[in-house]
Amino acid sequence: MCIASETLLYTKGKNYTGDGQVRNCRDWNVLRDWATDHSAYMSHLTEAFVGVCYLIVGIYVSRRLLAHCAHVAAIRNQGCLPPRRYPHKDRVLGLDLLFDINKSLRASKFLSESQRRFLDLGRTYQTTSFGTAAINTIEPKNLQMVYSLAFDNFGMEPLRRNMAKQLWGRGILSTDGAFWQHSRALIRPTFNRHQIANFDLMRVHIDRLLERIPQDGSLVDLAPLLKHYALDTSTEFLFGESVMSQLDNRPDEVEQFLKAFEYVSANIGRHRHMGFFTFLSRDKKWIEASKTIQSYIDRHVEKAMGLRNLRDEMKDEQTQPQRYVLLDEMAKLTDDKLDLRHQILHVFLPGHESTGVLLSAVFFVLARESDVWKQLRHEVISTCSEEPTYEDIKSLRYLRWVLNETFRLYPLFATNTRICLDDTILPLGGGPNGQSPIYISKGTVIASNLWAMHRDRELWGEDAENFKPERWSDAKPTWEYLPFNGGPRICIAQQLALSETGYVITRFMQKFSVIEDRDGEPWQECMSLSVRSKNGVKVGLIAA
Ligand code: HEM
Repeated sequence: MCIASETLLYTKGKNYTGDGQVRNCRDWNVLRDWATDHSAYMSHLTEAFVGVCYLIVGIYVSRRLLAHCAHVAAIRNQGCLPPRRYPHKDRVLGLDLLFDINKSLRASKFLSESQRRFLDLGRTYQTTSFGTAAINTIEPKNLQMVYSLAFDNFGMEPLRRNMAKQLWGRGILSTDGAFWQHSRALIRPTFNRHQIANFDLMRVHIDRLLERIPQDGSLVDLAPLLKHYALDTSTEFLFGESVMSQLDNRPDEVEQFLKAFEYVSANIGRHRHMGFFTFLSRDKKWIEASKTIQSYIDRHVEKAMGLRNLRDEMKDEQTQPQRYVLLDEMAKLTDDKLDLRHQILHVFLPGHESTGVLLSAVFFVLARESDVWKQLRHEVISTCSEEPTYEDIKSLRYLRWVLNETFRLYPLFATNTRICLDDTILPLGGGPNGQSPIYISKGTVIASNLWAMHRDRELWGEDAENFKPERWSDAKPTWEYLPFNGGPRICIAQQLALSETGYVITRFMQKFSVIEDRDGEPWQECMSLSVRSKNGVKVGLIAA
């Protein structure tokens, strides 16, 4: 029996406990005093606890009320109207759409299905994803608001935190605010004019790539070759040591690293679509692959630290200018090895293959558009010196149009997400015609879709689905064209990527006079780290 019920029996005048045992009177007095004090103390404590609970509930309710009033006032003052809603069967969690998305991903129809939803529901519509509201929008003015005008109100850290934990920690791609600024400042010097204009580093790798391509028109899949070329150049630039993936005999450590990266790249799309719920995915292979990648990077971090210390010691004796290596430059700015590992991974992830994927898309199209190939080749041959320079590449107007048009139809990062960090208004998407502003409350996910926006007929004309470089002679798009995104988080390597791809295409044009399609199939999507052709790039090339 508990003390409280004993006390109750005693105070009722019964000098025995509930189980019938008589107690010593002195003990009872002590017990009574203690119980009286204790119950008073307990009742104060309970009152305080209840008070705190009321306070918390009060704060919560008044905050909700204030938010609601702000919402109502915004709706009244700014004319906000709700956006169209996706007709969910599961209106609470939205699992029906998530299942459909998963199915379309497996059938390589994710992009066309997502485009169809915009055609059916308009440029902005609301869905539910695991119970969270999501605004899907391809409205240029909305994207300008999210990525630029109201930049601080939209972040990505809460969405990417879980996914990042296992593999890449904190860095430029997974953080917001001060940490993101620190990360961007750390790598910005890499992408200065001098680095962008320097093709020396790529030359040996592009020579090797060109040697691997048959010159007699026999079938070759360019996709894996371009991927390995990009990997070789990016590792040289980032770590100061190329993985030499274009060579047949690679060391075991490199082989394992490449396999691990292959797995992570192939599965990152799935992890990304799970958003907050990535922790539900117990993918042991992913965890193993992450460890392999980390230990490979750590070896380079150690090397960069050692080199930095050595250079510090030999400061006065050093006369030779050093080759620029991103990791070495970063090691000058921090002593934190884990920070270095994370920061370099955050550049490696978007940088290791994107130029290869972009080049694959360009050659996929050129093999099917013989007139474009001829015109481009004419421009290259008549403009460029034998060893093309940065200035040569910059002057190629038609090349720029071809690249722009490839980015428009085959954006590498076709979808993007942000989460609303503070209640905001987006200018368009509300009401039956989608022309009213919409109120976005904190926690809402904003999902943009470049595939659908870059093919929107109202924005790009009736021939929006056709590959037509000439449209760039007078097109000056702003927020309806975002292959590198826009605003403060625009791709930091945009100019580097453009000059590198320009250089590789120019070298191809100089070496080969004809390209022929050896596939015959239309483009099919493969959603990996970036969007690419599922069937590769099967072509035949004939030497000039
Ligand atoms: C052909 C090429 C490329 C395309 C189309 C591209 C596109 C993009 C896009 C759309 C973003 C914004 C991502 C977001 O908002 O979540 C981005 C960010 C970024 N890209 Fe690129 N990229 C390319 C090449 C590269 C290369 C070669 C590197 C590195 C060597 C690189 C490094 C980065 C980094 C570090 C960011 C994060 C910027 C930030 O959040 O402040 N990219 N890129």
